Amino acid sequence: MKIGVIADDFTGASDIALTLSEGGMRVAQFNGIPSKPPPKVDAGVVALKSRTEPVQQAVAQSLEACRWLREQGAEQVIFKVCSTFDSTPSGNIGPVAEALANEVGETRVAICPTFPENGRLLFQGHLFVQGRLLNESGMQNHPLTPMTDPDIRRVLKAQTTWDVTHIPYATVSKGSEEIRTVLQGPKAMVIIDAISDVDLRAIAPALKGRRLIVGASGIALGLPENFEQTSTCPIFSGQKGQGVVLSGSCSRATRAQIKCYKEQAPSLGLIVDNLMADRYNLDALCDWVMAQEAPPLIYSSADPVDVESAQKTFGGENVARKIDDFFASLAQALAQRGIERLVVAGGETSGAVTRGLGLELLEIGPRIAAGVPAVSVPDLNLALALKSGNFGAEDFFQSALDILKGTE
Ligand SMILES: Nc1ncnc2c1ncn2[C@@H]1O[C@H](COP(=O)(O)OP(=O)(O)O)[C@@H](O)[C@H]1O
Ligand SMILES: O=C(O)[C@@H](O)C(=O)COP(=O)(O)O
Repeated sequence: MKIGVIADDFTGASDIALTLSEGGMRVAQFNGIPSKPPPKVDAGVVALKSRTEPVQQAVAQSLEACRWLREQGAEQVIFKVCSTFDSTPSGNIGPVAEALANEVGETRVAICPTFPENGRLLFQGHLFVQGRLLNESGMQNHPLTPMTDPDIRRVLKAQTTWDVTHIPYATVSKGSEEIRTVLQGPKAMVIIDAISDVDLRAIAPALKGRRLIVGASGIALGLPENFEQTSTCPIFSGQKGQGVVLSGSCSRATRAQIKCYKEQAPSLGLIVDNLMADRYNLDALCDWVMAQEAPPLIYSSADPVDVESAQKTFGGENVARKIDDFFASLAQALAQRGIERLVVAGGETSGAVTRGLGLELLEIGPRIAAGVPAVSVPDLNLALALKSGNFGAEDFFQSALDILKGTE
């Protein structure tokens, strides 16, 4: 293993796994540290659910993952964070980055939370999402990690005891050598502007030999070229059986995808009051899913006003935990009934679902949309799409279900 990635959520893990795989690396995604010896890969991505966990837990899990990846031979560690820098003022990005830097002996940590193909750009230290500042992009309403400040230098400074410095676009545009020189300074977290894939490809050679990098999947774009690669052969087996879409994401893009998919397939919107009171019967829901011809959609996704009202009534963490646990149990029950194609919208939701299914290893398949690969599970008739809330076009659910069928 050459590159070891610690991803702070599950959709983020498959996002960067796709980038590395498309860069020519053989990649495996692990849900936590696997109990069995890993396959031989160029890059291993450990998916955690550490974005929203208490800081100490996030740090401990990330360190454990880092040690395991280095034991597998990883020469470079990437801490994969969200391209919208999802975090709370107390962390977890700053504290985890510090702990990982101390672990691997890195004193100047390059940080680049961008993904230009999905419209996430960093300019003058400010994060833009699809042409809007981060705090006007919808992310200010996120149920767990509302992002209300677009200045990533300020956001990070609130989370770390280290100095935070910045490599502006004016330097990045001078190319790799200039970036490499600036990266040679004193101990600091160094936020790097990037507004296009060209910038990311210029940054990548300057990161050669660095032990720790923090970034969204864009940062991985040019990294495979810093290493010799052994294989370009993707490992994915499609499935043609019954499909279902589960969505706990309340993001703008997901809500548009739900609206679109509801016009063509059966759907069931879960009511939070009923969820909180355990009024749904899993067996009955599974019967309903398995009886549908077109893969049905089950969602808790709601708009910001309804999310706020549910959080006020039940408490934000309680409601999220209840919904995540519900999707985990539902996915488990559906897998027992033989579901073969599973599309999940939302990072936390995907984490809960893969945990519920007890999946340790995912094989990375073809791209469904920017940042979302099809994934399969060795020895199981199950193909999945784990979609970040904000990714994908309006017809994403149907495209995903089609691509999960595989090619033959
Ligand atoms: N109706 C709802 N009210 C409040 N919270 C919700 C509702 N539906 C889902 N959630 C919670 O919102 C969070 C959405 O996060 P996530 O799944 O990561 O989506 P995204 O990828 O869009 O951020 C989950 O923890 C989920 O349990
Ligand atoms: O970098 C990204 O935007 C994604 O890879 C990611 O981490 C998304 O997180 P969710 O929106 O919570 O799925």
